[in-house]
Amino acid sequence: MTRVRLDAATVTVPVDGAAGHRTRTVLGPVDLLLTEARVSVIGANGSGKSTLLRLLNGLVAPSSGAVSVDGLDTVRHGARVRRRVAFAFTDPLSQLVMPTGREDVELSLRRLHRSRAERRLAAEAVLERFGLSALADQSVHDLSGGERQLMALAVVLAVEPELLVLDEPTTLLDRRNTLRLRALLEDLPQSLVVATHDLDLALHADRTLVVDAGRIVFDGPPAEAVRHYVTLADQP
Ligand SMILES: Nc1ncnc2c1ncn2[C@@H]1O[C@H](COP(=O)(O)OP(=O)(O)OP(=O)(O)O)[C@@H](O)[C@H]1O
Repeated sequence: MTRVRLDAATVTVPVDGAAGHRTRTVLGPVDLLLTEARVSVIGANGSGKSTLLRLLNGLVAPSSGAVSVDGLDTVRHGARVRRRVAFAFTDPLSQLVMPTGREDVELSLRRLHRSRAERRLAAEAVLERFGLSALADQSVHDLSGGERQLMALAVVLAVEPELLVLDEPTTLLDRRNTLRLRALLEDLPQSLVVATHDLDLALHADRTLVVDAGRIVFDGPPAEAVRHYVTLADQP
């Protein structure tokens, strides 16, 4: 399993319009060691979940402290970390860069398969696994939101990363596709970190982190974490 480590990792951002160089801490400091196969992250809007996730593959660099994946520092070894850690954005159009899903999946398979024929076969297998073959040659802009979200996940999963970081993967999915995605994630051999507002999905984990105002306020069994979050969220 992948070993993710955060040492006093803090993320600060500039405060807009402020005179001088004022900053706001949006996450941390966070100390964390993740070795479980399935980790879910829950918390209110703006609590810092995406920021935490983005630290894991170096999309965001810690302003202080350090983050490493299997001993590789996400800043110093960014490219190597990103080959291990795939990131799926909430907005699928941040992921889909080619005109069609098939081209996107083939593009992401370029490093794994040198030959075009192999790439085509591998892409078709991935698309079939997601039930997306029939939509693969349609413009990604003509897909429904949910279809696009599934397509973006297919693109990310195609390369079989060691750690998969998913930022709210079910926001656009209907119940059927949510259940399908959940089953698919359960069967994956890779380690998974998922931020979600879908508390059922959050329960399908070995460990759950609750983030509140940039801090991890609970870290433990999913059912307890969900209870903790619900209590927090219900407070006036
Ligand atoms: N680059 C940035 N510049 C300014 N503010 C930022 C930046 N990145 C994050 N923030 C702020 O940090 C806070 C945490 O954002 P983050 O996206 O991590 O929240 P979240 O828990 O994922 O929220 P949501 O559930 O709404 O997606 C927010 O207040 C956000 O506006």
